[in-house]
This record gives sequence, structure tokens and C-alpha cells, in this order.
Amino acid sequence: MSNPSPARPLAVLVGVQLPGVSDVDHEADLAELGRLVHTLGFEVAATVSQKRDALAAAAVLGEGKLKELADITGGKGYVPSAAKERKSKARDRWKAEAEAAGDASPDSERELDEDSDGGDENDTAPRKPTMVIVDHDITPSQARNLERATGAEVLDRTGVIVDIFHRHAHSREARLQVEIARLNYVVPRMRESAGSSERQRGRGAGEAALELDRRKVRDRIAELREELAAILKQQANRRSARRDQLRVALVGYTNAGKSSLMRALTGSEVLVADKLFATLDTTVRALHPPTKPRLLVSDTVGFIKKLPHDLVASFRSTLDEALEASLLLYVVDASDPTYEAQLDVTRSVLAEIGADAVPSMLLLNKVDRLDDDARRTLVRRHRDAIALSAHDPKDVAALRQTIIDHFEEAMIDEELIVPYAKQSHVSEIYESARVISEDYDESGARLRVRALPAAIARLRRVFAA
Ligand SMILES: Nc1nc2c(ncn2[C@@H]2O[C@H](COP(=O)(O)OP(=O)(O)OP(=O)(O)O)[C@@H](O)[C@H]2O)c(=O)[nH]1
Ligand SMILES: [Mg+2]
Repeated sequence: MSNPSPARPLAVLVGVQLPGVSDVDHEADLAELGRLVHTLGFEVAATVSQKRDALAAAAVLGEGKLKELADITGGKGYVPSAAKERKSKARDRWKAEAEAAGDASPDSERELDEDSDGGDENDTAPRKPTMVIVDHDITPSQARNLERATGAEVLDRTGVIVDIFHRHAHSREARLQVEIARLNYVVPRMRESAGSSERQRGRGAGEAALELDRRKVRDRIAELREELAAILKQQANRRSARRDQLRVALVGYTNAGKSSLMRALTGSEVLVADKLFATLDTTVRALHPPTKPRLLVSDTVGFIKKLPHDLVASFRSTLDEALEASLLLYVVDASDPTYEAQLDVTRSVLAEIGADAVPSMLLLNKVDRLDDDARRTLVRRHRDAIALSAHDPKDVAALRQTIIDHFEEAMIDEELIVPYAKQSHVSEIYESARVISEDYDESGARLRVRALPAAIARLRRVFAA
């Protein structure tokens, strides 16, 4: 559901085009940052971009660009020197000015005039952006300097992603994982951000107090890790019960349509939303209409370029569940011009966690958005892939059949003897195998079953005399 809130706070995006990054890629990166920022609830008011060999050590942008940025946010446009910084009165006054600039106060006409030749804001309220978002990971001191120069709050790409994860985490497990990642993000930034942001809870009351704060946060992280480990252990038990079942996992870039396919394939009500990282929990549901034995489908957390390492690590356990699947469906949004780069990201993250050995299929989703020419080119480019739309029931039915065929091919027929003494375990057979015929004689039931070789091997162990 969309939220047509009229008063979304404004944000300015900042990107540095580093050597080796093409114009197209740079623009795509900023567009993606815009969508992240939108998911977080901001309206993008402007983008400030600069070509540089590296991020400027002081405040990311060079002097001129910094001024340009500050003109948009209503800040000073330079980093006050250390000497000035000590004069706290001046700094307070500057802070107050900056805050006033962030207000939509009707009497700030002077600023309106200054804006009139450069800004592309509409003619309603002269609102100033209150947030500057940098498309790179920046150091705590770069963030602080940018805050001083712009009078706005500053967040980097990792900070944005961590915040989105924080908001979208629902299960106990996802909450724990996100909280761990968030605290890890916060610890090194505690000193520098003292007093500037409640998000980063620094107290700035001297080295000792700071060290104490940091230790508290680290203790908290350790506590959360223990709690998470306990949950993961329970899950591992539940998982091993599912081990031999037919399982397929949907993986891919955020917003590619994994949950939409999950819904279509299983008839479940998982969340589908035009937001980045709508899904943070792995959900497992049976394919619908049901198959014999049933086939389980997992929906998973999406990937993104420059995914913070902490988050990769913390979501690893969530993904582990999915990666035990014997088939991975790589979902891409084929209507996105950068889908190949997105696929590369997905592949490399999955390779990092050892999932590149799992058999996979490529699903080129959202082809309903492409014209015939574009579709043909796409299919020619990826001969083994399946082009489809999650919104087209015919496509989904065909995909369902392809998945079933994949497993049918891998399954084998065998005979199982179930001694009368072990009749109580018969239900386990139906979990992972299809019973083709059954006969009874004096030793027990003689079943002809069809299942994956691993499942047959396990069943043989269960029913061994
Ligand atoms: N036109 C079109 N839109 C689609 C298709 N599949 C998904 N969408 C839309 O794309 C958006 C994202 O879909 P989701 O299924 O939530 O994507 P996801 O991969 O689960 O995303 P995350 O959970 O955020 O990683 C939603 O607005 C869907 O309605 C499709 O085949 N065609
Ligand atoms: Mg999803």
C-alpha cells in the first residue's frame, strides 16, 4: 500500500564518481540510493554529484561542491575550523540557524530569495532538506564535518540500509540480527557523533565515559549473539527434520519479485511491496496445488550492491536455511536496465557463503514490462533462463511444472520394507517420498516409493531391522 504522506522530510543525495565508474553505473547507483532513501520515508529533493579521484578526506566533496550542497540545505558551506569549534556560543548559534533552516517556517523569506535561482523546489513551502545521504561508507569525522557544513543530519549508505532493516525486521530472529548489525555500526561512531544524533547515542563526556558506553554496547552485542545462537539451534533442529524434503529457494536482488513468485507458487500471503528489503525473514511454504511428496518453497532476504558486511554476516543464518534447498531460483527484475549487475551481486554473495554449488535456474521476472523486441533480446542472451511475469498465472503454472520436473528427474524408485514393529514411522515416508504401491506380507509392508536418493537412504536407515 502506498503512503501518500504530503510531508515527507526532504533529503539530498551525495555521490562521488570515482575513477573506473562509468556515468551509467554512477547514475544507477544514485538512483538506487534514491529508492533506499524513499523506502526510509524521505523525498529526494536534490542530488549533488562530483567526479573525484577519492572522497575528500575532510567532508567527502571538494570545497565548491560542498558550498553547493550547503546552499541546498541552508548550512555554512564550509567546515568550521577547530579554533572556531571551541567557541561553543558561536557554534550553538550556528546550530540554531541550521535548525531553523530545516523548519518550514513561513518567515524565512531571505532564504527563499537565495534559493530562487538554483532550487528546483515547487512554489509551496520553502522546506529545506534536513538529511544528507552519502552513497559511500564515510568515516565518523567525515560525517561530523558534513553535518557542520550543511546543518543537516548525515547518513551514509550503510546507515540507510541498517535503518531500513531495523524497520522491516519482524521475527525475533531478524530483530536480533539487525540489532547486532546496527550496534556494530554504531560502536565506532559513538565518539564522533556525541550529542549530534540520538541514533548514535554517544555521550561525549570524556574518554572514560565513552569507553564505558562502548563496553556496554559490546556487552549488549554479546548478549544478543547468545540469544540468537539459541534460536538458531532450535531452527537447526527443525531444519534437519526437513532436510530430505523437496526444497527450492527463491533468491535474488531486493525488489526482484521473489515474494510475488512465492505468493503465486504457494498461494500464501507473504508481504509483497514496492520497497527495498520488504522481506527480511525466510518463509517456507508448500507448493500449491500440492504435490506428492510436498515441495517446499523458501522466500529469502534480498541482496543489494555494497551490502554492508555485517549485514551479510548476520543474514547468513537466515540464508543458510534457504541454501539447504536442492534448487535455487535466481530471480532478477529483467525490466531493470541494471539487472545484469544485480545478478552479479547475487551470485557473488551466494558464492561467498558457499551456495554456488547448488543447482540453479535463472528467472527473468517482470517481462510484462518489456516490449516484444526487448523480450527477444533477453531470451537470446540467456538461453537457459525462464522469462516470466509473477503476475501472469500461465507463466507461474509453467514455472511450477518446471520445478516439479526438475525434482522428478532427480528422484528414483525403490522398494522399502516397513517391519510391523516400525509402523509408527510410516508418516515419515509420506513427508519425503511418493508411495506408488503397497503390499503386505508376513514381514511387514512392502512399499514402492519415489524420492530423492538422499531421502531413500535416510528412510532405509529408519526402517532397517
Ligand atoms: N510488473 C511486474 N511487477 C512485479 C512482478 N513481480 C513483482 N512485481 C512488483 O515488484 C515489487 C517488488 O516485489 P516483491 O515480490 O516484494 O519483491 P522481492 O524480491 O520480494 O523484494 P524484497 O523482499 O524487498 O527483497 C512489487 O511492487 C511487485 O508488485 C512482475 O512480474 N511484473
Ligand atoms: Mg520479498
